[in-house]
Amino acid sequence: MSVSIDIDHVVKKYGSNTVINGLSLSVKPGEFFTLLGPSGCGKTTLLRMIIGFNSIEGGTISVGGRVMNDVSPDKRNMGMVFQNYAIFPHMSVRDNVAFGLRMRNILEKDIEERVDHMLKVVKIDHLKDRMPVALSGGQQQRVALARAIVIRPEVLLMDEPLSNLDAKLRIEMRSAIKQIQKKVDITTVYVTHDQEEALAVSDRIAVMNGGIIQQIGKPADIYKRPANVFVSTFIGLSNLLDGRVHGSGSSRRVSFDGTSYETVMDNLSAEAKDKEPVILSVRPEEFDIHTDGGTAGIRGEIVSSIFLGLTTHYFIHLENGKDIEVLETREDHDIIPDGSVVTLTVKPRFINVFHKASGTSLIEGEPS
Ligand SMILES: Nc1ncnc2c1ncn2[C@@H]1O[C@H](COP(=O)(O)OP(=O)(O)OP(=O)(O)O)[C@@H](O)[C@H]1O
Repeated sequence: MSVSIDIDHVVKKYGSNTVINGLSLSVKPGEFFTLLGPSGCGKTTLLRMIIGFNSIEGGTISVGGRVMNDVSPDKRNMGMVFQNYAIFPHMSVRDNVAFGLRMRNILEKDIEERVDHMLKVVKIDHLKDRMPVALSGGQQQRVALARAIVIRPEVLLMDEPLSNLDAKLRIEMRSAIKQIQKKVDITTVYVTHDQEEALAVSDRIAVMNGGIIQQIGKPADIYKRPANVFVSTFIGLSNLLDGRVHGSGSSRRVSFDGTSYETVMDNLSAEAKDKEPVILSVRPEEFDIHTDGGTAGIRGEIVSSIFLGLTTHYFIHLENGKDIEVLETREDHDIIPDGSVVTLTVKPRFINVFHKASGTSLIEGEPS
């Protein structure tokens, strides 16, 4: 039975410096939950509060309904995987994985069974007699993962576990980690500053900045409907353009400043008032490029392009003086030459609209 984690208005102070001030979130049983944010935003601090390496200056952290604030780390029944593997260099793979079980005085026969099973789960059973020095980074991280899970913790915590691996191995290991987590069904909190990694592994993501949660949601929902300008630019690429709301009620439109292009939006919140200045955010892959000269849209000139195989990445200078990036997939793979004058359109559902002053989203409803 997996458990939930409930973080309720927690406060973390280092001396007089408050780095987390009243943060709340809940992780569902069995969920793969990621804390994502730039360096220094408080991800590691929060993770260390969950496992008990950091004190808590306010609020509560509960696991399976039990308040953990004053429970020592060794009594919390949590496993942790660190960035630097932290496996014992003088012990074989098998002994590293068995370590936590021996500490718990489990029968040697049962230890052997559980270690063998766990090494199969993380797919390194053929390496059980090797010493860590003879393992690759990815293999060492599998040992660390096996060692964390073999004790059957209620909660698995991972702090940037892939950052010491090269790019190819990182991609391979992130799908391995996700598969293993689903197989063992342990509530997991994962810390990363890599947005692509977070999108790839998580059931849900909490995007943090400055100790504050900016948005919690499923990867696709956060990508499609960022809650504010910070999330929009931190996750994936976004073109931000100034714009304005026109009209009222159900017939509201947004226009792009310095262009004659406007589009009807049926999902604006009540706060999007007539003539309200806004920030419009459009993903590079959501613009459509037209070369026929007759389509109404935002005019621009292709400055340069990079052919990426599946897509072509265009740098476009718009009529309003802004520069944007557009990713386009053409069936015929014809690249539009530099210097071409094009018009751009975007389907209303792909436009995100943010309040100019606060940066918060003015879109209502679920992402489609
Ligand atoms: N032991 C400490 N004493 C004092 N301040 C600390 C301590 N640990 C972290 N901080 C501060 O708390 C803030 C959050 O740090 P934290 O390490 O949690 O961020 P992070 O999001 O995990 O960043 P990174 O990805 O760089 O590890 C930072 O401003 C950091 O300088």
